[in-house]
Amino acid sequence: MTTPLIEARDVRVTFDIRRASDLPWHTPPQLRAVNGVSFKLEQGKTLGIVGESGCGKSTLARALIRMLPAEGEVIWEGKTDLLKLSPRQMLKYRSDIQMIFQDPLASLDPRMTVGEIIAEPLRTHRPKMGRAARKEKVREVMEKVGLLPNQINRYPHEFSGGQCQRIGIARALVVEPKLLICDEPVSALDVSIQAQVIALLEDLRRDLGLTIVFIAHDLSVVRHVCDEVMVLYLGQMMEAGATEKLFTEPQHPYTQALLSAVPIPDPEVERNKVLIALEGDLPSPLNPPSGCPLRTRCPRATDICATKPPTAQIAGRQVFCHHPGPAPEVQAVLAES
Ligand SMILES: Nc1ncnc2c1ncn2[C@@H]1O[C@H](COP(=O)(O)OP(=O)(O)OP(=O)(O)O)[C@@H](O)[C@H]1O
Repeated sequence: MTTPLIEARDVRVTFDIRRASDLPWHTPPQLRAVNGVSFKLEQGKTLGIVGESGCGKSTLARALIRMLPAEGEVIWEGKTDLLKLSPRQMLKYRSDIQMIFQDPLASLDPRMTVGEIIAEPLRTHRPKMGRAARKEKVREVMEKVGLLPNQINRYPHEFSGGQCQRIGIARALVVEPKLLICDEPVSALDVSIQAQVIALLEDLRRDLGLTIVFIAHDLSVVRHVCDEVMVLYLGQMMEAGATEKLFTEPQHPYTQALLSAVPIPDPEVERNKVLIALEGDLPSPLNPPSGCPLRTRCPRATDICATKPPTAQIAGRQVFCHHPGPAPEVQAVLAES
């Protein structure tokens, strides 16, 4: 088996929730935003991370690149645990892992020109690179992402949302990373522009052999783009596996509920589809349910779900459920879509 480019082992991120009214000696309540997530990702593959808002997708992504303190292990190229490195040692790996964000305009410094923005990572990670070489590299990467070289001296506000995301992608690619983490890269864009940016990411993956972690709300985009998918709920993994298998034969009730809510382009199929509804609201992550986090909303919950965290595995798939199994009504619809 090939060594994964990145492997997360039991990654946990906890936030102390301090209120202004708390006295200094009070222990603040803790919010477990990511609670024991593990995965392996091979070079050249794309992993999708999906789940409702607040399930910990962005926090997990930020933990992988040490933008947030985390526990557990993040093993890079089978050798180095990124979570154990000092900030100085981590600098060496920073250019290997780059990130692009949801709101392209907000993530670009409005006072800098496009050329300066894209060149900035080179100043940090390739300090010995000369001015001319830097400019050449910036032009090259602009061309790769579909920006015109004569736009190099313009400012972010002069660009559309889609073009700003291209600038963000160029800034990430200029240091030739091995892993690109895309945090909802197209959610803020118009649908027609979304397709262009997705197509660009796919071209780049193919041409540059990039490995991608792709965080998204939109399950149709994930199905289209990702080789593997991981479904999170309240900071925990519910189900993970190869995309097509997971989409057509979901085994976890939470995955089935998420997939049953995806609109289907064929109006006839959409009208007749069965929606699997989860009961009640999302519990507070400050006080998650015991045992399985889904059990308060799950149609299959039994006594064991309240006492024991599920660890079940089904051939080739991770399904964290005490009662995994197909939902024929969802599968029938997915097979038709
Ligand atoms: N800096 C922080 N301090 C305290 N709590 C935080 C912080 N950042 C995130 N959280 C909490 O951690 C949990 C996970 O948040 P996160 O942003 O990772 O979710 P998400 O799945 O990416 O959501 P979205 O899809 O809305 O971006 C949420 O309950 C959120 O309120």
